[in-house]
Amino acid sequence: MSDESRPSPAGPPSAPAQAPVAAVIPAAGRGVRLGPGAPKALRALNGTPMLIHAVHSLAASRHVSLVVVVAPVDGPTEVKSLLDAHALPERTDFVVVPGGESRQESVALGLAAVPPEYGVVLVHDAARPLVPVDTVDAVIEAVRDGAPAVVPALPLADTVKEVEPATEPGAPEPVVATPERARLRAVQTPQGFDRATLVRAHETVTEDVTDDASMVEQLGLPVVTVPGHEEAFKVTRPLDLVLAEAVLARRRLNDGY
Ligand SMILES: Nc1ccn([C@@H]2O[C@H](COP(=O)(O)OP(=O)(O)OP(=O)(O)O)[C@@H](O)[C@H]2O)c(=O)n1
Ligand SMILES: C[C@](O)(CO)[C@H](O)COP(=O)(O)O
Repeated sequence: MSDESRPSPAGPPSAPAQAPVAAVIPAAGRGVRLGPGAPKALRALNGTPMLIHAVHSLAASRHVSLVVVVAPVDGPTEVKSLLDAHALPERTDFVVVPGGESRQESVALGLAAVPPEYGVVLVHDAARPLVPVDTVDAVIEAVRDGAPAVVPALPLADTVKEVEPATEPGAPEPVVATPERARLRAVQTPQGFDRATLVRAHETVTEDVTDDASMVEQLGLPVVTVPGHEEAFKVTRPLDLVLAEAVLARRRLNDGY
């Protein structure tokens, strides 16, 4: 039996083994935690906008044939010009749509621009510009192998405390619990999904969440991890820019990237 004609089991939906892959890149955030300046995705890393690094990282996978960039609401024209100005793989199609008020809304708007033939959809933060292609491919492989939702994840270095959040910034916060660190993971992007599962998650979950996989969890469907990568970190605060430029400098030394 060919992979394509694999029977659909009674369990959660799964993408056909050779399903085409689209990537949605939400890039419509302001980057408030990074400090004043242009929208975060448009700020430069080593002279190139963060978004362009992120697009290159996803399009580096030979499996990704469509990239949908979700631009700042007033920025689609600028983003289209940026994509035109940079050499990108010819085997990949690029679409730009305007974003929304929240990450969740921006992802939903990007997902709506993915044609139905794409059975696998990746969602990748523009703010994680340096994710290695091996991580992208590991996520794709796990979805094509039948997982409805896949997240790259890393063990934590710090011990984590659950607290009663303070009402004023800087006030002491009572510690409520110390979850067992060995069972915790920090999750990254790209998160990968069987397309129908992701569409259903966005249609069903209305509460504000911080990642797409948690919406699938709310549907009661399984979410699995694959190993994440240190270089897939999220550029959130100013020090992250320093780290990102250092990673790029090391890559230039090692392989001329
Ligand atoms: N309305 C929004 C908010 C966020 N994002 C995107 O979601 C990703 C992860 O969000 P985050 O790192 O929190 O970015 P910002 O929202 O820009 O950061 P901040 O919270 O510091 O403003 C980023 O690529 C960001 O551009 C988006 O597309 N639309
Ligand atoms: C999706 C995410 O990158 C997974 O770690 C993260 O939840 C995004 O959070 P943010 O606060 O919107 O950056």
